[in-house]
Amino acid sequence: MRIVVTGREGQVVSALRERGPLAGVEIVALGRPELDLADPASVRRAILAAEPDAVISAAAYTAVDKAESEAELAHAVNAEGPGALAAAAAERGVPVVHLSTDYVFAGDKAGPYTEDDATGPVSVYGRTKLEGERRVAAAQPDHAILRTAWVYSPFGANFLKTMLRLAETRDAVNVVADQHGTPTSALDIADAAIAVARRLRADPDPALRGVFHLTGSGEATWADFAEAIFAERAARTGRPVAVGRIGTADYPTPARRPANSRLSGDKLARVHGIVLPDWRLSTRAVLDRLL
Ligand SMILES: NC(=O)C1=CN([C@@H]2O[C@H](COP(=O)(O)OP(=O)(O)OC[C@H]3O[C@@H](n4cnc5c(N)ncnc54)[C@H](OP(=O)(O)O)[C@@H]3O)[C@@H](O)[C@H]2O)C=CC1
Ligand SMILES: Cc1cn([C@H]2C[C@H](O)[C@@H](COP(=O)(O)OP(=O)(O)O[C@H]3O[C@@H](C)C(=O)[C@@H](O)[C@H]3O)O2)c(=O)[nH]c1=O
Ligand SMILES: [Mg+2]
Repeated sequence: MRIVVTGREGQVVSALRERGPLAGVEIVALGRPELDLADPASVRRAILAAEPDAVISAAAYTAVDKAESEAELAHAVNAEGPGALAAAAAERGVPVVHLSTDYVFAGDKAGPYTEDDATGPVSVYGRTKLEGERRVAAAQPDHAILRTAWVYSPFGANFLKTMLRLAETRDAVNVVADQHGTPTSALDIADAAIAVARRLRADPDPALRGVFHLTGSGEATWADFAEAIFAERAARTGRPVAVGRIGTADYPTPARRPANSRLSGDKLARVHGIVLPDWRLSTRAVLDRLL
């Protein structure tokens, strides 16, 4: 099976390039300039030329704070581009697995969000990703939208790598302790996305389609995540770094972020039989590679 993935150097596309061959699938990564999500004609052209059996839509405008002042570009890349991608997949008759985010939610719910909960993004990034979900679903019924969160990996830019960089020059870092969610390894996402793409390709059952939540098991705050990273680092280097647990109000950013980003994985477990490892285990696996 030949899976076309959007993007070249992003975390999830990089993880797919690594994990695809291990799962016996060919991964073809398509990015700029041939496939530019901000240029819908290039999207259709590139997808049809690549002759995929399935498409994984992994590329996005992911700079959450910058999106607040680049709403037009974020909308083109996160909403219009995926819509054009899904239309091209429909034209070719192949399924789309589209990655989305916890930031489609407002974050004011008490427990984990389910797929039936009302969305209510509080940032430009979240709004454009939600519109992307809608456009993918409208253009290609043969789809799975996988909402993930707090992605980290050995690849690209992410919070874990930022913490390792800060640890080189500091013995303490302040991190917000009142945003709750679950860190998710891009390598785990890649395995799950391949499994879902295979399943959609093989089985037309409508119950396999729609929106699914896909995060690591367990939960954390960003401060918990930082503490786990620094503990693993200290175990390997003997050099501790302290986390100052601060509130969101003490870390002002252009974009608002949900206070509760926890996503229930029950539907994905029930329908697709997929449960990701505990975030602490996958964090350790990524740090084993980086340190
Ligand atoms: N990062 C996170 O914490 C989270 C991410 N997600 C979602 O998961 C998916 C994967 O994210 P992740 O791998 O972390 O993203 P990254 O930020 O690591 O990578 C973004 C990718 O998008 C590509 N891209 C950006 N703009 C365009 C464009 N105009 N045309 C074509 N490609 C473009 C980049 O291309 P290039 O390789 O050329 O730079 C890159 O490959 C995204 O849909 C994201 O919204 C969901 C929750 C959390
Ligand atoms: C670097 C840093 C961040 N923070 C805070 C800011 C923020 O609330 C939180 C995480 O910061 P980041 O900028 O890494 O996270 P952010 O860019 O908001 O990450 C999000 O990216 C998009 C693409 C998603 O889809 C989300 O699921 C989520 O992963 O930690 C600190 O408190 N101290 C620090 O030193
Ligand atoms: Mg960021």
